Amino acid sequence: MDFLTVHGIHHTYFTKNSATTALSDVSLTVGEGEFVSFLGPSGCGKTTLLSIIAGLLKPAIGTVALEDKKVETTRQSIGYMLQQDYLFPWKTIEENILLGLKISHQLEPVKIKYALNLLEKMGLKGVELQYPKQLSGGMRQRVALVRTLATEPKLLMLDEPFSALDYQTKLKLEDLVSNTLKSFGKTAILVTHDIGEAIAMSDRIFLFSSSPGKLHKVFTVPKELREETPFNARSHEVYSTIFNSIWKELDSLEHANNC
Ligand SMILES: Nc1ncnc2c1ncn2[C@@H]1O[C@H](COP(=O)(O)OP(=O)(O)OP(=O)(O)O)[C@@H](O)[C@H]1O
Repeated sequence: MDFLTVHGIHHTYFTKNSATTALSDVSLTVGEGEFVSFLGPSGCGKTTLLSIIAGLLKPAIGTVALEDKKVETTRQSIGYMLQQDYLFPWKTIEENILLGLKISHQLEPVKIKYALNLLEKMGLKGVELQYPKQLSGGMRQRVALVRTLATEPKLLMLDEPFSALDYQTKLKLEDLVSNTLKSFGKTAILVTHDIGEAIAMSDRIFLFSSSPGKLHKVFTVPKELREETPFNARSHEVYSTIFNSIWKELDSLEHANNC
């Protein structure tokens, strides 16, 4: 059984004067514990597909199932990490990380302990009573990840979570997020524009073409790279081979769009 099944998705946005087909006949599956990336030119429908998988947007045609159940019934099993951390500035770090549990009426001692342990695992012990403005951008993103993981979601959606960070922080956070998700055996989907990031973090990469958004090609990241941390994967000898293959494919897609 596949963990996530996306079947025959077609979606068109209608505005007053126009209709834009964002996705056409997209089908894919993701296995339990797998880390996949959605990569492709701007406007190829990555965010639309993420919203559909999350059950936030109903597709015109097609179905999404998580563990064989339609996503409308499984929304609570999905966690998000976004480009912005969306921490509440007037709440302490502890209040922020416990917010998801509070909203879902799960504020039990064992779950609180789990969240505080996660904070420690992320190297953030001691910041519990501080406020978001007292932390750096990288620390805030780590807090956002703790808040997401605290509710123990089955599927994580990572929508360009590192794109607002400086390069060094981004590399460090890629390692931390990857190690944490692997250690918990979490299934994750990363949306990114960064080919290197997709290769370094993923088991498989779904490459989309645009106008309308279609699944163009699926790349399986070589085992040698998957066994490395994202940082070390970038300097592995096979890294440049897969990077060049994806780069060429992306370049041909952009060329086809411009002709
Ligand atoms: N709410 C909306 N109303 C109308 N058109 C939309 C809407 N949201 C997205 N679109 C259009 O649908 C297409 C796919 O958009 P989407 O944001 O899913 O792509 P994307 O691959 O995530 O883009 P980017 O990489 O730039 O974030 C684009 O042509 C976009 O202009």
